[in-house]
Amino acid sequence: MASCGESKNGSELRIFESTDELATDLGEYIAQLSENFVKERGCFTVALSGGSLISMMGKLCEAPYNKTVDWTKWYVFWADERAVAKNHVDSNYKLAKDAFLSKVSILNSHIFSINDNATVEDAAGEYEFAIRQLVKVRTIGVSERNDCPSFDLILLGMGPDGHVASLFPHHPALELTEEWVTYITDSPKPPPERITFTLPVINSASNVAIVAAGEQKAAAVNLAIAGMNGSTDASSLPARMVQPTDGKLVWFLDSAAASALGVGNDGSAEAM
Ligand SMILES: O=C1O[C@H](COP(=O)(O)O)[C@@H](O)[C@H](O)[C@H]1O
Repeated sequence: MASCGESKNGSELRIFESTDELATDLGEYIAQLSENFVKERGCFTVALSGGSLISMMGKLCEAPYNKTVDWTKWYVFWADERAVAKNHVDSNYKLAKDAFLSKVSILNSHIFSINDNATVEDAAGEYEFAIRQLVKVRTIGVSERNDCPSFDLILLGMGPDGHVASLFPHHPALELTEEWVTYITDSPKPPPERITFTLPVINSASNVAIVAAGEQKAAAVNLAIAGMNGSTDASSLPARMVQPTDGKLVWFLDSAAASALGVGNDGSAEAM
């Protein structure tokens, strides 16, 4: 790891020389959380995103994790999905299925993909209903503060505009406080129709990881971690609004994505 430390707002920063090193540490981080939660709660609830994150989870399909992780205890969800068929190249489900889920032995009945055969409004409602049933029986934990689901781990990517899941800059969906899942029909990044966790759900997770690689993410990473240059409009950068209430946030960055963060004499990022 090139450097590791803590940001001013308490999140952990892990910065790597290469995406391969990042992927190795991300695999170990996820496997460790899985082991801890399976011991503690008997299962592990994890929400995936789409995009470049999925290819960086590839180490989990290799030794030792393919054998040591208790995949039968995993329950898999999506932090966001695009409203396309499950076999469409833009589907976050397809991405995860092809690169990850088809290579490990997670039970089909534990994979909570989002209905691709309904309107986005109905699919969002159905998905939230399914999550509510699992919260009732405590397969998914619950936040003591607000009754929101508390996923063991939510894995997020971040776009160059600072969007996370399908929560885009200045979008009204960022303001929702009651809904767990919502839909949008005007995504600035295609496809326009999407289903997404809301911020209260993301911020109620026990662990959130934001994974960002590449120089095109550097400016947004810096604004999210180091500050907004005096601007108080957090909605201009949704990643900055990811602040788990009782959980832990870890940023996984390659050196290109971290390149706009100042680096101190001791090699640590100045934002830490
Ligand atoms: O559209 C989306 O983009 C983000 C970021 O993707 P990346 O390829 O730039 O890493 C992703 O996290 C989200 O799930 C997806 O729907």
